[in-house]
Amino acid sequence: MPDERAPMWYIGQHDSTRNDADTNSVSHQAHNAGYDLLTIPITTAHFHDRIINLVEQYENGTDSADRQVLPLVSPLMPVDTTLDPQDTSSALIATTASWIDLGSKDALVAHVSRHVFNLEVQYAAFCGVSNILIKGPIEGSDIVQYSRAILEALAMGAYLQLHIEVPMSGELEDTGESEYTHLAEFSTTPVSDAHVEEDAGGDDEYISWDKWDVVRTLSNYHPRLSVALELPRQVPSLSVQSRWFSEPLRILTFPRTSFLRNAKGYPVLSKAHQNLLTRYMRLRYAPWLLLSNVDDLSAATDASPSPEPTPAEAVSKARNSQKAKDPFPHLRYLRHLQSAQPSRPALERFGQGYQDYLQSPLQPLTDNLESITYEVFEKDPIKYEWYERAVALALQDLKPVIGNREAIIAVVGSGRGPLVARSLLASKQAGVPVKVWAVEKNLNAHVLLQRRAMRDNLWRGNVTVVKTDMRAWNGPVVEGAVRKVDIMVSELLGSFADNELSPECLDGVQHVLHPDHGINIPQSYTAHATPIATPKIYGDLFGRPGGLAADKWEIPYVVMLQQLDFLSLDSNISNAEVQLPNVQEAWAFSHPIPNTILSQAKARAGGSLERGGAGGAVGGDGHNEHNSRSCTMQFKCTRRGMCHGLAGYFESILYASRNSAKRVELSTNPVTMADKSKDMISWFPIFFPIKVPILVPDNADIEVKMWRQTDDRKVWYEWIIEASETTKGRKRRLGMSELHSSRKNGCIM
Ligand SMILES: C[S@@+](CC[C@H](N)C(=O)[O-])C[C@H]1O[C@@H](n2cnc3c(N)ncnc32)[C@H](O)[C@@H]1O
Repeated sequence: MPDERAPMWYIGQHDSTRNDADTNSVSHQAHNAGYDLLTIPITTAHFHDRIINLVEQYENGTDSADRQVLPLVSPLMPVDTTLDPQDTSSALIATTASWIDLGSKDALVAHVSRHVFNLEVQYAAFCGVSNILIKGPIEGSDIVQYSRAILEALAMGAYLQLHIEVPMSGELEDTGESEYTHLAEFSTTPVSDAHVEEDAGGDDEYISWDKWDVVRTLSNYHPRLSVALELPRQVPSLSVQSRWFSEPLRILTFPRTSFLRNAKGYPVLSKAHQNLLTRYMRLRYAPWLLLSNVDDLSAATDASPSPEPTPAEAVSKARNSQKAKDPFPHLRYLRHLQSAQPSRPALERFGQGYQDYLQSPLQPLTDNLESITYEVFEKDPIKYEWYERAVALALQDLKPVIGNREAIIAVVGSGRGPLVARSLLASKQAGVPVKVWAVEKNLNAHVLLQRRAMRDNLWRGNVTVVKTDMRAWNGPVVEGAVRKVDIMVSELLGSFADNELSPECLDGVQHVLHPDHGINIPQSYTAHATPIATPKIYGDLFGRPGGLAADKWEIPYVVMLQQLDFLSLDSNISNAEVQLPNVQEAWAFSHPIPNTILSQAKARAGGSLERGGAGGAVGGDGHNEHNSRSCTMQFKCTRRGMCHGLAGYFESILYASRNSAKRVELSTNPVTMADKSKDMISWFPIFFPIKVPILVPDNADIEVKMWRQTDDRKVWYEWIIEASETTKGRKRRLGMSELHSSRKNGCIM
């Protein structure tokens, strides 16, 4: 398990009155104060005044007949900007004018705003600035017009990263416009008409997200577009926090109002703010923190104090001594929180760097895994421990059945042997002697198994290594006779339970299991799914070659899901502090399977007329058709959101005792994992994407249909998602994905 490194927090300073400051000297002050980042306006107050004059003159001096010709905004002059290519560094975030309205429904305001904005973005790009902070759409603005302007700005520089500043809910606290006349004041389009549509939800906490959703969707989930989220004084509900967590957060801004005062008068954040910060700062790319309009930077100037203060200066100094001790209490407080962060959960530490990174699922049946891959599995602090417990429990249950003889255990698919070792330890724990057969088809792992059987004291004389595909194994030979296995241990599970073909492999080796009392560990496993919003992963897939026509949409990916929002929540948990998703079971497998099923499968193999000759439903002779599955799952979504696909998990009963209530289980399902196998790290979830996201409104239903298909040569999945709403008993379909299929990328049997 990698050691946890101290979290890196980049903290910046934003001052909306910093109009004409010299970039070099404020950068110096910010650095001295201990900030990592600093905002700088692209244009000056002079530029603002020039534009306002232009609009005023146009308004006053233009007849309505001449209004077809809009005023021209002339290029920037040296007095219009303090930005210089020589002063730009990666620590600078340039801010665009806060007094424009890119989505104004008034032709004049929209025209001038767009010109101002374009001049600013182009000049910043020219200077080599890479981060630009842009105020989100103001109240009453046309979001589509606004989004168009953003889309165009993204094309103005190949390295520009645009951060749209939006409130978590409600309106922005720091509009930054108090110093300036806002262009919206010149609008002749009544705001009441203009904003009916966007504000229809009243105090709906999702209105701000709705606007961002349009901006992000119209810019095609652009990788250089992200959110600068302003934290409010009152942290909104957990659902809203989760929604923003799933979006491309790059900056968190803290206006003065987001802080409280503690008993000593120092600024602090509420517990809810602190929890939110801890959660957000664990993102793979932790957002930058921007302290907005707090703590005056000028206090950081290293001006030497006058040698002998006048009496007045001395009084004033004493009064300010508290403040003088710490001119940057907000910054210090955030640094304190940084150093006091709790350590991350085991899975997060283990998966550090892999969050939301799409991987193709392993195919251990067709491919031979490398030693390093086994080594990674073997780091799991829970899985092997649980297997040992399960084997010990099964041995205890078998004691009365097998009497004094040694129990026969087969570890099928034994890899480098960790489950062999755990079976031997379980034997000691249960006080039941065992002989173990280690069956492995990977010729390279076989070398290590043999070596260990010779050298390891625990193994020597107790373990027989067999190199074969388990489906071709005749069973253990003891004193020249083939015997049946009492306990068959395997770990052939994938992120979606059966996706590494455990059912097919275990069917193929069931003939060696004792027909009366033989135990499989695991005894059963189930696949689970839930619909999710994951703009980050969707954007990643969208940006890959092939557009919407490519096979990339037809693959279930193994991924350590992090930046997601569950669209359907478990309604049984009504705790404002905890939210669990509504994860449903898709299907189940259990072992051993009834012999009648195996006999019929055997009879169908070959497809002769007398053996059921019509073949399988989707190809082949149908001998694996008993391992097909299908399901329909219903999900209630109280809060609207964009569905990008399904998150998949698994649960497994390794062993449930016949003689007691004891059972040993594994789970990656977020609802049950903490109870069943907390801190297990071997499996990341699986993600089933959909090509075109579906907007799911409030109180809508999502129906998911899934299939596990097989043509006897391979196994693949199909999935379809449909959103609907029911009013007055009538169901109305709102959107449906394509039928997605991984047939081309199926798992070879
Ligand atoms: C997920 S790994 C588990 C390895 C080991 N038991 C552990 O828990 O670390 C699955 C192992 O099963 C082996 N395997 C998969 N299908 C097999 C088959 N049909 N016959 C024999 N071995 C198989 C793979 O080569 C691989 O070593």
